[in-house]
Amino acid sequence: MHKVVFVTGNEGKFAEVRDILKPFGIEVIQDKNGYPELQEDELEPIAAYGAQYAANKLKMPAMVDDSGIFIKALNGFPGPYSRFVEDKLGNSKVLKLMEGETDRTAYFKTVIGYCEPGKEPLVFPGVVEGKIAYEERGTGGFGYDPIFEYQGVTFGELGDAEKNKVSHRRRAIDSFLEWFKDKLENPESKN
Ligand SMILES: O=c1nc[nH]c2c1ncn2[C@H]1C[C@H](O)[C@@H](COP(=O)(O)OP(=O)(O)OP(=O)(O)O)O1
Ligand SMILES: [Mg+2]
Repeated sequence: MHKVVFVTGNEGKFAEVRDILKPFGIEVIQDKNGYPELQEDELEPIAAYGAQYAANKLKMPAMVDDSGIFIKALNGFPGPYSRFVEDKLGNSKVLKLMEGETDRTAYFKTVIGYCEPGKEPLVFPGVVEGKIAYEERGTGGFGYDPIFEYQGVTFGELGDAEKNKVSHRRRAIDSFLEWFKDKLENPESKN
């Protein structure tokens, strides 16, 4: 059984990553001590910096997940500021910003950052495209899930297992796994 430390304070993210990696024989251990989150326009540098910081602090391989929802009619807002906007506005006020907007196109993106002590960080992005609903629907998931529609159903209406089959986070973890499995099979090869 391989173990990976996942630095996050978000229980929803932790549960999803744990469930996605379990069938691959990877046990995920949550570290809630956080990491400095850079203010950047993109998620990649935030995840890279966080993973490198955590790996060097913990002196073991570390994973982080930086995510956001990017709404086309709002020029990609809130994007990397999704946490702040969830805290300050919440889904109902985001829906207010979207009043009168007929283009509901949006995407969720996760960037998994992974780093080993003394090494360069790696980033693994995953995206799922969907639409901003006209009202909150469903009580599953967390965060923006009730307002994000994927093929007509919100992530809040999908069960956890169904969300984990198609989500941005699933796609990012799949990309991480492609690299990680190769590394397990060829332990001598560098990064
Ligand atoms: O699958 C998702 N479904 C719905 N909402 C989501 C999802 N994934 C992230 N989100 C929300 C949570 C937070 O408001 C923001 C990401 O902010 P982000 O800094 O990456 O996460 P966070 O502060 O909650 O946890 P932490 O930094 O400790 O990992 O987007
Ligand atoms: Mg955060």
